[in-house]
Order: sequence, then structure tokens, then C-alpha cells
Amino acid sequence: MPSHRTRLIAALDTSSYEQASRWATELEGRVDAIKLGLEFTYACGLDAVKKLSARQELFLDLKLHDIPNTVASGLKALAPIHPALMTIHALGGPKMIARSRAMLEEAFEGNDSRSRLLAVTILTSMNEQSLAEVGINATPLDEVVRLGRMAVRSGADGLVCSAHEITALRDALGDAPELVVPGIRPAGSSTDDQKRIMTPAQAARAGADWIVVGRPITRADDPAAAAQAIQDELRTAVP
Ligand SMILES: O=C(O)c1cc(=O)[nH]c(=O)n1[C@@H]1O[C@H](COP(=O)(O)O)[C@@H](O)[C@H]1O
Repeated sequence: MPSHRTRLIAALDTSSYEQASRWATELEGRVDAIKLGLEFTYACGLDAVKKLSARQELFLDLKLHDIPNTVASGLKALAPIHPALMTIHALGGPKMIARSRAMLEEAFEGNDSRSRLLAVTILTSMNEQSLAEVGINATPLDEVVRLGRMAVRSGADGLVCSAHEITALRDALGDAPELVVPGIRPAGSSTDDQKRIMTPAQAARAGADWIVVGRPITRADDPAAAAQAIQDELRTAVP
């Protein structure tokens, strides 16, 4: 049973700066970090990312996946924003991950709060059938552990996975890799396009370092109250 606190990241998925800014203000003090991703960044730009994250810890989730040089150079360009966490796809392979880590070490030399590199394993919107559709004939669990081992060995500081794989990843890799877990749905909420889901309490008991929650917060009538309810659930889940 984990004894550390599972922290809450709110995914602010919107193309509107005003909307994201409103959420960020409402959620300040109620979430531990905000996540800005493809929709916000493409629509509003990196200056807006920088501005919005001035007061809160930032997970910049752009899921880079390209040849090693292109991904590492992309990360170098993002480094001045200084997100706490950034994502690349584990499927880019060991060289892409190793070059990315080396680039971040270089970009943050002399700064002991380097952005941490997360490798996305298998998206939480995929199940065994969706894996077969892209030619991967394995269970999500086996594939996540296989990719997770490779990614951490290659230099990833942590992994994005579903809560279903936390126990197996901890058995394989120990406590050091930071496990960031989307596909979280409080009991009774809509699953949307997510396939491998768990509740906040289940993810906390499994040992998630962070959970990522978007629509259950942002589509709630009262996003601040929804975030607070998740924090309360996390707090009481682990004695
Ligand atoms: O990297 C991610 O954050 C991510 C990986 C993954 O496997 N699944 C996943 O849902 N996410 C992100 O987590 C957030 C989940 O949002 P909701 O489904 O609205 O809670 C979205 O911003 C996704 O981009």
C-alpha cells in the first residue's frame, strides 16, 4: 500500500484562452498542477502557455513522436517555458528517448529543477482490440510494461499509463519512475472516449504519483467543487 500522496493534475483542454484562464483561476489551490495539451497550444500558442502557467505547476503534454533529432530539438525549443513535466511517445524508441533526455539535461544544466521527461506508453483510449487494429497482438498490460521498461532504461523520468498497469510497473521498475495516470473517472461519471479507466481512489491505492483529470472537472457545473471532491477522495483513499 503506497504511503505517498497522489497529486491531481487538471487537463485544461480547450481552444479558448479565456476559458482556460477562467478554469486555472477557479482551480488554483484545488489542483496540484495544470495540463495544457495539443488543443490549447495549437490554438493559443506558446506565449499563452507561458502566461497561463505563471502561477501553477505545468504539465505540457505535446506527446512528441518523430525522429530523435527532431524530437530532441523540439524539446530544446520548449525548455524556456520550463514545464515541470513534458511528454514524448515511448513508441518513438530508445534512441529518441535517450536523445530527448540528453537534450533536457543540456538545456537545464546548472538548474536543479529540470523539466522531467514522461514517456506515454499505450494511450488510455486503447484496449486489446484497438491494439490489434494497429498490429500489436498483446494485452495493454504486457505492452505497457514492455514499453515502460524500455523507456525508463533509455532515460525517461516517468511514464504515462493507465491505473490498471501501476502495480505491474512498480514490480518491474520500483518506486523511482514517476507514474502519471489519465483515464480517471469518479464513480458514476461518463467514460467518454477512455477505455482503461479507474476511479481516483483506485488509482491512489495502486500508487499513482499523479492523476490527470479533464472532462469530469471542466464539464462539471462547478469545476472547483469537482476538483475538491477528487482531492477529498484521494486523501481518504490511502490511510
Ligand atoms: O498524456 C496524457 O496526458 C494522456 C495520455 C493517455 O494515455 N490518455 C489521456 O487521456 N491523456 C490525456 O489526459 C487527459 C484526459 O482527459 P479526460 O478524459 O477529459 O479526463 C486528456 O488531456 C488526454 O490528452
